[in-house]
Amino acid sequence: MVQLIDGKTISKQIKDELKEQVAELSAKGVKICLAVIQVGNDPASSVYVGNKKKACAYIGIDSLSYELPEETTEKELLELIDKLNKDDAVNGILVQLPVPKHIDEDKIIKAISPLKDVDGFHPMSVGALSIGQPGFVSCTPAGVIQLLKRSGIEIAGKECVVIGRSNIVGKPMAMLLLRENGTVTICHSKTKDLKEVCKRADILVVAIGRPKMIDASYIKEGATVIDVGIHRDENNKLCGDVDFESASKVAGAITPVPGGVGPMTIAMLMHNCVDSINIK
Ligand SMILES: Nc1nc(=O)c2c([nH]1)NC[C@@H]1CN(c3ccc(C(=O)N[C@@H](CCC(=O)O)C(=O)O)cc3)C=[N+]21
Repeated sequence: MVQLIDGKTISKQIKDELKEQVAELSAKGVKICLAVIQVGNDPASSVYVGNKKKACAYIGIDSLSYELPEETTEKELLELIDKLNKDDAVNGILVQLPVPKHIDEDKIIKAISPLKDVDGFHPMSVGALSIGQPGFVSCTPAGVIQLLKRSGIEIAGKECVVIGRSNIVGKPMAMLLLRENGTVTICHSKTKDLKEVCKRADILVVAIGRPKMIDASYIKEGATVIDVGIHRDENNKLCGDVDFESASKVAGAITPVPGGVGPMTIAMLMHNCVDSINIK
């Protein structure tokens, strides 16, 4: 039988651990505050931002919420970030992505102080990760590592294949698996024989952004399959980049969507907020 990797339960565990840590800090007079900025009102973004604020409330982290109109200029957003960078009461700053097209996303990411970059998207955070120095780690890949560790799946020495090379998932994912001593291959749209490469994997992390693309034919018997994708299918049901029905027939362990990687992203954001008091 395939092992279901339960992100909902594991994320709850992590949030409960953090809640205890926050209570201890609070008893010492240390408060943690996350500023969440959303520009425009994309409904999916509103759901995610709402979930982040709920997680803060559960753990005991203060959250400041900035809901800015779609027409907000890049300059105005940069000014708000600058103000929050300088505000000693704010530990973490998150600008929900995507931002409207008239705002340069890279500029925004760079404007957030690396000391408050709880998303781990700043070039300084990404660089620190790749050379093994302390810094914030991108939440989704960090969540995948926690899923593996807390499900008893060993990484060291394993063939790890990551499909997707985005700056916020694929690349940091590969760096983290490498840090855990996995043997790492990154695949992308130009990869030849994708299927053959995937079939070598003991651990296959799928972050392509295409609904149900990876079926059993890409998976080695007994492999661990982690699905980072999130989409709505033709029946408006949530699904991932992996065809779960098919893949779960050959995989040894697999994450569902929903209830897999998604909740872990939020748990690791909370982890980064708590960690922010150590990053200087
Ligand atoms: N600055 C920034 N940081 C982010 O971390 C960030 C972002 N922008 N923009 C959008 C993506 C997406 N993302 C998710 C978070 C939680 C779930 C999640 O909780 N998913 C649930 C289902 C939620 C639902 O019902 O739709 C699950 O998979 O079980 C999914 C996706 C964070 N992102």
